[in-house]
Amino acid sequence: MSQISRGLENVYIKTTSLTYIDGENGILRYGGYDIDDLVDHTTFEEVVYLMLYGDLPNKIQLQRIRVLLNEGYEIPQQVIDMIYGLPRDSDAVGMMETAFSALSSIYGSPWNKVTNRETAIKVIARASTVVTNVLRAKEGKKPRIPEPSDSFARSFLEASFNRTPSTEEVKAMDASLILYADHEVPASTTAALVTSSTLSDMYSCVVAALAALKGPLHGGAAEEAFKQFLEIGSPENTDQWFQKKIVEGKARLMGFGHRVYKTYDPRAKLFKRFAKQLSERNQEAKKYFEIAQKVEELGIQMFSQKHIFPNTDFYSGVVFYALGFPVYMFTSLFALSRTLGWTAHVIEYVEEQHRLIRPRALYVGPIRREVIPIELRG
Ligand SMILES: CC(=O)SCCNC(=O)CCNC(=O)[C@H](O)C(C)(C)COP(=O)(O)OP(=O)(O)OC[C@H]1O[C@@H](n2cnc3c(N)ncnc32)[C@H](O)[C@@H]1OP(=O)(O)O
Ligand SMILES: O=C([O-])CC(=O)C(=O)O
Repeated sequence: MSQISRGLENVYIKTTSLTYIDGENGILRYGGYDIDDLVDHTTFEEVVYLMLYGDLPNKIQLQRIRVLLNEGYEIPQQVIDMIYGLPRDSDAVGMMETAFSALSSIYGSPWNKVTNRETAIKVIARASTVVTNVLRAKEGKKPRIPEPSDSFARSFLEASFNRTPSTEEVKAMDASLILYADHEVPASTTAALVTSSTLSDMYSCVVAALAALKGPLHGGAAEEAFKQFLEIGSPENTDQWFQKKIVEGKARLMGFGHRVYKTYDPRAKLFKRFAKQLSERNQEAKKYFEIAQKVEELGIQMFSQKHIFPNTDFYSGVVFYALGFPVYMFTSLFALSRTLGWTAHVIEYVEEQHRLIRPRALYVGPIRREVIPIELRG
């Protein structure tokens, strides 16, 4: 009898030099570098280089990445028109899917070892323009293309909000871009890999990944986690909410639990640090940070014996909210950063390990039946 692994748990689909996770000890490394070290001492652009070229860049290599990102922000007017042509209350990730499908029609090209990495950098730059304009379209603002600067995070914030962000805001945005950049082969990256295995183009891989990311069990959880804090409304309501909703109602605590981490997600600690810092200057964010801390405490009391702890989506929403993003944008912000991981993994797969991904399903239906003419069926 063939073995089935429900949810493909513990099935290895590829080897990787990109990301290492130790789920028992809560360790995450990109290319051997601890996530804390990268957040404290590098920028997103350096991590782009690390993931695509295998090590941190020197100054000249970093400058080249900046130039490529800065040159990549332009997207065709037809794609901008498509984003702004959708109803304003459309789902933000759905709008991204539409834009990336259009980009795949325009730019989708065959894989090529010489150009794959530069294509990935363009995909990342274009993702910034797409996400900025999804936000702006939904907010009823005019289109805007991120402007070249020495920081991808700053260009993105400036274009999104039409204002100069503070150094602290740029640092928090940059950190969140690094924290969400990759996580080995979660559902979205697996969807991208399946797509790449047919030798479909890189933009189509992003469309597949976006479709898988937006569900509430994966990238959609940051929005769902924050909606819990909104529903609680005030720190003193937390105990009652938790008792009614989670203990008695047996609802899943969103932003808790993980297929691989059986301890505290290392990214959640870092997001918590930025959430605390940013919320010190923002009363509303401070309220939600306090609520989140209380929910975390109760969640750990209730679930830690089952090895269920806060995941990366638990505090990221407080950071995004404090930066000024509406809740409906949280998954798109995750997607912006994860475009790096998706493209890096599909390149690794297509260049080094390519084979069509085609699993089997074990048939358990009736063995063989004769077709009865319709007039004789009961
Ligand atoms: C960026 C990311 O994608 S991180 C994940 C974001 N998702 C969320 O935060 C949504 C909430 N979390 C979850 O639903 C889960 O923890 C998942 C889907 C992320 C991973 O879970 P899986 O490995 O598939 O575990 P599974 O869903 O089989 O649950 C195992 C047990 O833990 C329980 N459990 C898992 N997560 C939670 C949770 N957040 N709240 C309450 N119970 C939970 C399940 O009810 C189940 O209990 P049982 O054995 O008594 O039936
Ligand atoms: O690894 C996973 O299954 C989900 C996750 O944390 C991520 O994609 O960042």
